[in-house]
Amino acid sequence: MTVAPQRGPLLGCVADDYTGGTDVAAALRRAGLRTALLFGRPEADTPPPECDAVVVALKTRTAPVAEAVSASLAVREWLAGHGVPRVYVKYCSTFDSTDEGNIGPIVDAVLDAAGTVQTVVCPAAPEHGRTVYQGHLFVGDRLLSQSPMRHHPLTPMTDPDLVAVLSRQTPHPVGLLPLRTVRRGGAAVRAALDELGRRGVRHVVADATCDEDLTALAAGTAHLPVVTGAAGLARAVGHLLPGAGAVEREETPPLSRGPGIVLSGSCSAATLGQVEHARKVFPSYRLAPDGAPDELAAGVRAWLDAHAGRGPVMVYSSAAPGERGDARAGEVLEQALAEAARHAVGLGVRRIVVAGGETSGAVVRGLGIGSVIVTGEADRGVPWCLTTGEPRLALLLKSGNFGRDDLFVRAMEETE
Ligand SMILES: Nc1ncnc2c1ncn2[C@@H]1O[C@H](COP(=O)(O)OP(=O)(O)O)[C@@H](O)[C@H]1O
Ligand SMILES: O=C(O)[C@@H](O)C(=O)COP(=O)(O)O
Repeated sequence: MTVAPQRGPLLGCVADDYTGGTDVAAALRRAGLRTALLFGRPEADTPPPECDAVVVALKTRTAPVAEAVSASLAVREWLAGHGVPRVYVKYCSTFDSTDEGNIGPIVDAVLDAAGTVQTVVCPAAPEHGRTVYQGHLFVGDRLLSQSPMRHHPLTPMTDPDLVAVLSRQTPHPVGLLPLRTVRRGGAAVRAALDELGRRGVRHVVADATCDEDLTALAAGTAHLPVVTGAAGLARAVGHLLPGAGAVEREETPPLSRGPGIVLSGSCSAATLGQVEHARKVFPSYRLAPDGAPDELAAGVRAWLDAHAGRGPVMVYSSAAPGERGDARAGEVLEQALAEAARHAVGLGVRRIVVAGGETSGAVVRGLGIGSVIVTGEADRGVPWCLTTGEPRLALLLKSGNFGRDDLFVRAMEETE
């Protein structure tokens, strides 16, 4: 009898937040790859799960630069140590970052560690309305700087020019690969990258306004050991990998049933609509942005004791710009939502929807979840995940700006 040789993942992805991790894992799964999603950096000697692509979600988007770099490097080293040949650095499709980083410093460190000198930078995700043209990032028909992202509580994005934004985050040259070159296909992309490389350009911001552009970019960057972008380019890269298509033939396990909760700390425009919609349907509890940590935790526990475990419930701190607390409030609210999650699970809750990347990081860490199986998407970029440890939980980690208005209500119904 011949035994098929075990093949490790061909692509390793390091995502800078937890919803970014679920988004990119969903994209790779849609490319037909068996995809594993891990939260937090794995132990050096833990081998990757058997899969075609492995995603490691970190909470580095707003961490201090040195911490973000060292966590990302540890993942790169883990991937290289286990023979994973290519790395995809996943950041937000709205390029969430500040002048200090963390996109530039993370990408620079990963390039150095991989011993390579050039990469492509493309946050385009056309299915979510994120497109890049002349190096400028658009959200729908608005420049990034005119979109609600200009009011983000942690990473307000006020400059849509990605070459300029990234140039403030790296000491290395940043250049542009214009759409007219991308439209000439993979070979032209490759030739242009080589020419930019000869001129010392390390970070190549690439235009892309549709999936075909991302396909050309994936083809023209297939020689690069490190590629960076959001889920859009990741899917195109995934489609070109050997294993693509396998997942269509795989059965995914059923989701856990049982009582559900929505935990929302995202202040993004889409989430605010979803919270408003769900508030009319579920019993809901609002966390005050100026509450003291102990009082917030005690208040939410008492409310959950009275309401959780029967029908779906929601706990939220999401608020429009004028109604929010300061940056310190964000940290406190994340912890209050993590405490709500722990308490709810103790009360028997088994289905958890979390809105917001930072918030998801706090909740997943609070619950001590290390890895999940990625299953079908409730909305584009928002897959249901099943925890691998006990108790088995169905988790839906939602990126702030993703999902239709009724997502929370539908998500609670879907697994009832
Ligand atoms: N009412 C509020 N006042 C101030 N900060 C808040 C409030 N509600 C949530 N936050 C914080 O804002 C941040 C939102 O980030 P995140 O969870 O990534 O979602 P999104 O990026 O979609 O807004 C979190 O740190 C969260 O705790
Ligand atoms: O790329 C994207 O837009 C998402 O995957 C993402 O990272 C969103 O982050 P949050 O809005 O903080 O959830």
